[in-house]
Amino acid sequence: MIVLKLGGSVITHKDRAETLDGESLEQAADSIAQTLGNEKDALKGGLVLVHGGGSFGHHNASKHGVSTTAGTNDAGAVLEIHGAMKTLNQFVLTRLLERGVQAVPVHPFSTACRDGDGALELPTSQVESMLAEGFVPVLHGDVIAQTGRGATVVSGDELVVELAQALEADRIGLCSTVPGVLDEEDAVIDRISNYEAVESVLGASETTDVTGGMAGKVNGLLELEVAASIFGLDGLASFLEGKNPGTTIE
Ligand SMILES: Nc1ncnc2c1ncn2[C@@H]1O[C@H](COP(=O)(O)OP(=O)(O)OP(=O)(O)O)[C@@H](O)[C@H]1O
Ligand SMILES: C=C(C)CCOP(=O)(O)O
Repeated sequence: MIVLKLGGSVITHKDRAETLDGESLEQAADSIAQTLGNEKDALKGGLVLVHGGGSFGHHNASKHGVSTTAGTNDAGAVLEIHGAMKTLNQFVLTRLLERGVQAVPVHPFSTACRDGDGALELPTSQVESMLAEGFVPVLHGDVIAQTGRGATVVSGDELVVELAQALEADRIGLCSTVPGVLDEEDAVIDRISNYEAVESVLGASETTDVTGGMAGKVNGLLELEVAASIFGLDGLASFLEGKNPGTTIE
């Protein structure tokens, strides 16, 4: 079973509020549909998709001062952020369904929450049932209720880690706008096994980001027992075929 994230920097123009990158989303949907069609073994046990917020989630969250740690008790703000994420999610679902992928939505706002310490609680039994019925669940970064803070942002990266652990994923991939984690010379780092070794090269995202960017990604993936790959859109087909493009976090 594969957990795959389509980064918001891939499927949106992250520097332009609520602007879809339709061409990149179509390329990603093509790669997913072709793999599901041709190499069912590669996806034995199913595929769970997560997408990021890009310029839909991050711009709206930033506008309301909401992040993974800063919350809001304003339902209007929650609805704007969650609504933008549902809009982006519908674009993703539509592109997949057009290609025969049995994609269905799972909105974290209605299923997940954080406790008073910020720990994520994400039920996965509904995702398991969807997989068993042949669906492709599509989750996404969102806002979720947090004890004592109203609602805070949950990153798609956090969802990937939680899903991979709960569902015992065989493979984990994060498709981003970069070909992998880059070193000082902008060369792709082949493998990362500890955070300190690369901390100095992990910068912020180039555009509005409220969830930690590449540093947060690498930090979260290092918690996993199964290796994860970070790669660019051109590496997506290769990853789905079973290869390890980009950077391996292990
Ligand atoms: N060492 C690094 N290697 C590669 N990218 C880096 C590095 N340091 C910082 N970055 C930035 O991280 C960005 C990718 O992280 P980001 O969280 O924006 O991706 P994403 O997951 O696609 O987006 P979203 O969070 O919207 O889903 C790159 O666009 C780059 O600007
Ligand atoms: C900003 C929001 C609402 C989603 C963040 O998810 P991410 O882009 O995967 O970090």
